[in-house]
Amino acid sequence: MANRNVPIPRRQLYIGGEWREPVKKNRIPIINPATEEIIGDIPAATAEDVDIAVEAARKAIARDDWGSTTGAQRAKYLRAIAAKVLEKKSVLATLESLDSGKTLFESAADMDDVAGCFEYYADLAEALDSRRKTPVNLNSDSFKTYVLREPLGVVGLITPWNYPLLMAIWKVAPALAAGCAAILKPSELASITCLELGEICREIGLPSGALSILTGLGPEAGGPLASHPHVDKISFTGSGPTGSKIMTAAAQLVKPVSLELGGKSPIVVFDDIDNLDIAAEWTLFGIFANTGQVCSATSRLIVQESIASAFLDRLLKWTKNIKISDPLDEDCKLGPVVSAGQYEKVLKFISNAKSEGATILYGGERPQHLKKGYYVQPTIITDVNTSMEIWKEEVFGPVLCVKTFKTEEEAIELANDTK
Ligand SMILES: NC(=O)c1ccc[n+]([C@@H]2O[C@H](COP(=O)([O-])OP(=O)(O)OC[C@H]3O[C@@H](n4cnc5c(N)ncnc54)[C@H](O)[C@@H]3O)[C@@H](O)[C@H]2O)c1
Ligand SMILES: NCCCC=O
Ligand code: NA
Repeated sequence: MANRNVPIPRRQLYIGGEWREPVKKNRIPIINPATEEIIGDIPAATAEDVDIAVEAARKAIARDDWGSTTGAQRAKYLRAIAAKVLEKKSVLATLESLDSGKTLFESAADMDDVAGCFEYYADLAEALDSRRKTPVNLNSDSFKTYVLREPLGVVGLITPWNYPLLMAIWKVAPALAAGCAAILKPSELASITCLELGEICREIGLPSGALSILTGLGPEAGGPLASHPHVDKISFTGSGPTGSKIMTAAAQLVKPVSLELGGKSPIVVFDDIDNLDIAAEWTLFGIFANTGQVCSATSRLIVQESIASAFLDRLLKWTKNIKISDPLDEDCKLGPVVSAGQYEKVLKFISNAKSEGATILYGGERPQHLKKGYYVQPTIITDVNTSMEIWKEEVFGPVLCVKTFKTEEEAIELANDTK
């Protein structure tokens, strides 16, 4: 049974190895999407704080205790962080669920993944040492030639709310393994566990400035990070429109960017399937896990015409049995979406689909038994055509749209019909 009373730590920005109040002293409320209640607040960084964090990061790479470390030395820090995450797993998972609405089961799995990711990059950091100076044979006695592998410098990491800590450490762990100094800007909708990562770094004695954590709003904290002249690279995960803004800001300085953006992925079910139940299970997992808030969610089901009716019957039977409840309930299978804004957005997609002539086969509304919280029923939409918004746009919620096909060629064409 989860402890619903886990206290929400009141943190400041984590800069240069210590907690630091934002220059403008502003804070942003933390909202629990299951109850709509304010459960705490996070510091709101602005350009002034970004400047301080960048300076701390530049100092870190110039200092021996970070800038001159070997991969093996950095691996020790990564492994210490992994161990702390596992030690605090239960509290971290609860905080993640309270903040984002993920089921406790999924949050706990995320924490295992977080620890595993730090271990994975610890291995790579150790392996880096022997590859650091790789000789290149030029068939010349006059020159000795090497490939030197060096950290890029200061990297800005801007991340989304759907896997708050996991998406952040997919960037933090490789950056630290490589010997960069990183500045993380998590999503303002779910930042608690990222701030707790700051506390873990403090506890294990990560050299100051190797990682700073700036919570805050996108344009106010993420914007100045993306356009900062002394940030050498930006790595971003989030929506396409924000990715485009970040790429534009970085382009002004010819700064490299990595962008991991949204999706509208297909799942294709052919009539030669052995076991319809297993296909149904994967289809539901693909769209309803994490309440559909997954970049790789299989939000378009493309099913062969001859089995469509039997397959939809199976999906319906199972969908009706999905337990929708507070994410901290032990057997909860579907929690709320992350925020009021996301809730409105998902319901609008559903009503637009209806207006465009699609059929809401199941769901489409707030579950009757839950009066509070940003809950949306698991929803299946049929009679969809390829010009409809619901076919083309990422909903990022528990909404599956369905089309049928006759031939394999047609299935492939439909599957690839996505930007
Ligand atoms: N490809 C992947 O691996 C992956 C993984 C998870 C989520 N996603 C995508 O993320 C999206 C959902 O996440 P989201 O709603 O948090 O995305 P978002 O684009 O709204 O926000 C992502 C981050 O960007 C920041 N941001 C917003 N405006 C900014 C600006 N002008 N300058 C700098 N930073 C800014 C936000 O504060 C947040 O930290 C979905 O589209 C989803 O598919 C992709
Ligand atoms: N399992 C993590 C998937 C990341 C995309 O949203
Ligand atoms: Na929240």
